[in-house]
Amino acid sequence: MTAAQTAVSAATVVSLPAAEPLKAQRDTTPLRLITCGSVDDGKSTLIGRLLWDTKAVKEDQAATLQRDSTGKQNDLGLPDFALLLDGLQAEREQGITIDVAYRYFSTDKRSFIVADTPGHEQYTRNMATGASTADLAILLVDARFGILEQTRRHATIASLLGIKQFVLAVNKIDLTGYDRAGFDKISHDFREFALSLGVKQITAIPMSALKGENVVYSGQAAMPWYSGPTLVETLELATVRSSQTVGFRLSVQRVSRPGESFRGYQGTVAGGSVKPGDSVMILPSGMVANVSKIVTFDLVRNAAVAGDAITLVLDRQVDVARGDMIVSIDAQPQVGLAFDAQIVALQPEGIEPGKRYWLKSGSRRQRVQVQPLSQLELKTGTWNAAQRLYMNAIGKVRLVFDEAAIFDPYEQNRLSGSFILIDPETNNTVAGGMVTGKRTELGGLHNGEARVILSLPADLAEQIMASELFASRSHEAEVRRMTAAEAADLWSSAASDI
Ligand SMILES: Nc1nc2c(ncn2[C@@H]2O[C@H](COP(=O)(O)OP(=O)(O)OP(=O)(O)O)[C@@H](O)[C@H]2O)c(=O)[nH]1
Repeated sequence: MTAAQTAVSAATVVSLPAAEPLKAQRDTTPLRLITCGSVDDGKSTLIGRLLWDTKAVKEDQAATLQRDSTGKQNDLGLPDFALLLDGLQAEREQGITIDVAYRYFSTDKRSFIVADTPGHEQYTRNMATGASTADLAILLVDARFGILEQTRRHATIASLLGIKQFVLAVNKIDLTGYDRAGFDKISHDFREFALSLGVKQITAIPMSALKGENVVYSGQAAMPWYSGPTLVETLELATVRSSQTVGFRLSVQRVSRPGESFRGYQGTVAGGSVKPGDSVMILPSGMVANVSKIVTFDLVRNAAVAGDAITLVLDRQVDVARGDMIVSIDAQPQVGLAFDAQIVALQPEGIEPGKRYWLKSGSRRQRVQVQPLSQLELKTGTWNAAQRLYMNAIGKVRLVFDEAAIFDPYEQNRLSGSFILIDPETNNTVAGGMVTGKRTELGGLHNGEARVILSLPADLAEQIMASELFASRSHEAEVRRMTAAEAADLWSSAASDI
């Protein structure tokens, strides 16, 4: 399970249709999408339409939909597709989408996972949760109103989170009489803005989610002037962003000591891969050891890759505590007392300069002082000097720690490069952020903490990346499946080995 999946507590899932044999050309890596837009732009209707037209809706759900829609049909007599997504009771009661929910659907060519994220400003946080694993963002706008400030905010956050492919869904085009000039203006405005963010892959599609035009089926009959792809055709051609990362990372969640002599370090691999015999370093202490075993619940493995929950056994006694990070020696994260980052402020009180917050990244939690440097002006795309960041502001900040902190730049590793800030007085999550990778101060490390930090030349990093890719191909990771009794035997022999 990925961090994003764990973070989303109230995920509601619509089941996949019955498995069909994979077609030869089918891409088996699911494409992860987020949808964002303002209230009532039609996100729920669009996702409902996608599920309906790709036949991801089971018969019983379809019958329920028909029944629930009775009496509240729209003018067209179509079922209310948004009802398909009302997995959460609160959503029904309040009539708004309040949490992130994941849906699954597929076509002959590919499968998709879509995070249904809310449009309200105060839910930017959920938007960020959904975006962090996404390959592509669908930004919805109402054809009657065009690009709003919130469209710009969502597009900016999505681009900060590393999403490089955008679909601008110009929805409710039926309500403008399929006005081509209106569509052209909205897509021109958006393209200019997205280019200023550095996003080059932008597909603008005029659509009616309600009537199913240009979603899965063509809208040619109503819009003969549009000859571009439908939404689903665009999604089928999009690229999945690589989750391969340079360097093994395990953020220690628990130290397991079932007996006097056995110690295992448990956590989920947050990057790279590891195998027995590998040399690893424990951070922040800088101690070095070799991996002797990788154990999971009922398996002993000869390798583990990002996403695997494992217990790592080392070949010698070293001091490892919860929150420490075990990393590969040849591709280490950055360790330092000050980092540059970009954050999104999530609470009305904003971010106060000089105030001390808790910073949580992986299982590590430490005190930090946040110095706001600048804030993004959404209308112009410029960064203006700022001393304080208010709710929903996107800002550049400097993080200053009392004790050494450990990060990868977000663009190299989304897990070890991201964090949240917690107000120690209220326990509220006040910001989500990404480390931009510049360690701003090398000095200031306490005596004895100074160590050489490897920063890899690009060609070496590429070589390591290539070997990681190779090693993480699943068919090469030989996995021995065992019975519980065998596992217990092995566990006790592992314990007696050290
Ligand atoms: N005419 C027309 N109406 C649409 C279209 N798409 C959605 N609607 C209507 O717009 C209203 C809002 O749609 P929703 O799908 O609930 O909007 P949402 O963006 O999910 O709204 P929240 O969940 O509150 O954020 C509903 O009444 C839909 O029937 C469309 O393409 N054309």
